[in-house]
Amino acid sequence: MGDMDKLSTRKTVLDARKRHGVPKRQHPVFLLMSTTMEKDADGFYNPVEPAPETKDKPAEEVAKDGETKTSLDSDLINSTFDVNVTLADQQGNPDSPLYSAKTFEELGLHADLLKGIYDMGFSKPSKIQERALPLLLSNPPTNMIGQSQSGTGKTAAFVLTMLTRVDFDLHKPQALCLAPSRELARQIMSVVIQMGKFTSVQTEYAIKDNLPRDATSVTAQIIVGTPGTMTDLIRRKVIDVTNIKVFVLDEADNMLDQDGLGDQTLRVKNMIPRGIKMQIILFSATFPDNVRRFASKFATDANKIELRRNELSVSNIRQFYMDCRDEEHKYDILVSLYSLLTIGQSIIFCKHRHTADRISQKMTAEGHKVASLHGAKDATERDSIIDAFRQGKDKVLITTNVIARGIDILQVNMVVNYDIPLMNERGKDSNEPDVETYLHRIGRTGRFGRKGISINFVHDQKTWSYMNQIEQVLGKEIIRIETNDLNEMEQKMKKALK
Ligand SMILES: Nc1ncnc2c1ncn2[C@@H]1O[C@H](COP(=O)(O)OP(=O)(O)OP(=O)(O)O)[C@@H](O)[C@H]1O
Repeated sequence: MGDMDKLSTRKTVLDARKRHGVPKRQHPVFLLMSTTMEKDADGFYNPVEPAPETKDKPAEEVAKDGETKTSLDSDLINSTFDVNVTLADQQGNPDSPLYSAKTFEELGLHADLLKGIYDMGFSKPSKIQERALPLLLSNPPTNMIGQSQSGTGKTAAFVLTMLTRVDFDLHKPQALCLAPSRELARQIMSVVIQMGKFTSVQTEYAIKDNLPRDATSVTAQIIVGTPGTMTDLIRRKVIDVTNIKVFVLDEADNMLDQDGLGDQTLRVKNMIPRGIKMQIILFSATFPDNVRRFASKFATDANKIELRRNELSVSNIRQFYMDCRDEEHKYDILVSLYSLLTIGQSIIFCKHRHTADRISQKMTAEGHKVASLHGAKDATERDSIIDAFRQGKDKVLITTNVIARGIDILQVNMVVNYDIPLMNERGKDSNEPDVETYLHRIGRTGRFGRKGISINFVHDQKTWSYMNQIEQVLGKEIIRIETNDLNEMEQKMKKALK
């Protein structure tokens, strides 16, 4: 497709979007749980009697993110380019998802947890924290399905709930938290440890190769892990689940996806005795409609905090695309971007593990310093790669969807979609772009209001149309950057990061 054709297709799409607008999401319907339960085909326990009452609570909605800009100096960046990392102070802007009218004190948290929060440098809750925490901490405990944009502080909301609910004098597992990758489980654990620093909480991992093989029983109160290993440890009675009070799914839409981790997650839930009253907490930046239905069955009678479709992406992430000639040209462009990729830190997302390895080997051979991470590497190697990247020892990480979700590294100011994510890569029977994965990928930058940029590589009509579909769904313009004008490219990017 020629450039002019593309431009006109693009204009038509933009005009169409403007004409039709973006549909609003319907308010959810809530069912009260009955006491007599029966297992259904999906593996859920449902009321045998018709639900006694249907209530229609309006969904809480998190307002659109704002545009307030505050630049702070940062020593994270050591660059030949004149670009600052801009740390957000959007917490004063009522339109921002980081804004809150309340203080942490008003949210009813224990003094030891307040100390932990302030020790982490948080001064005010974000919007999701302000809204979710009073609901999460109220008694009797109520389930929660919570949605808020990437990088807006969902982790603190569920970690504080786990730390509030567990009894530190009881040396038994009381809170289970599941995440889709070992990298994310390790990150969540570091938040539990930091926030619980002034408590006597004990923690344990349920991730591959982390427990001694002969471990008999875990005495820690909070267990964080991935569903396969969690299932294994519960089955082997290493983890006793008879005292569980809180069950958290981070990246819940992914954890409940029936073409993905859904079965394993459900298995964990069904291993917890039914008589036990536990609070189920589901958080994610995305909840596609088909998963939402499943989520409401998984976490019955939940309080819900939802976003509208046009609120899903944060505007501090500027989205670009580059029109490459073919696959080989994509590689050349990536290499030509290297100096920009290392202004801060960057994550390059590819479709296949072998592409990630191939690019990283080729770039390394050409004298660039890059690392690659994917699920085929063993546990120890994965840990050391992500740790080195977190510490800033590596500045460019080439990877797959394995770290598309949740990973929080503040210095990442650029994300490249070397390949646009597609639904069929997630086991779906569909040749459509995967908008959820796209949102999570670009959300690895622009954390908590910082500036970030994402660049999509398109190289043929198909990839071009995938990108257009994503643009339409999200209602945010993806801006073209010339591939043959390095100067313009630099200017545009530097401007976006300022
Ligand atoms: N109240 C706060 N004040 C300052 N920083 C905060 C606050 N809450 C969270 N943060 C920081 O914001 C960053 C993003 O938070 P977090 O990782 O919980 O986002 P998230 O909403 O879970 O994102 P994702 O959807 O990508 O998983 C973290 O570095 C975290 O320490």
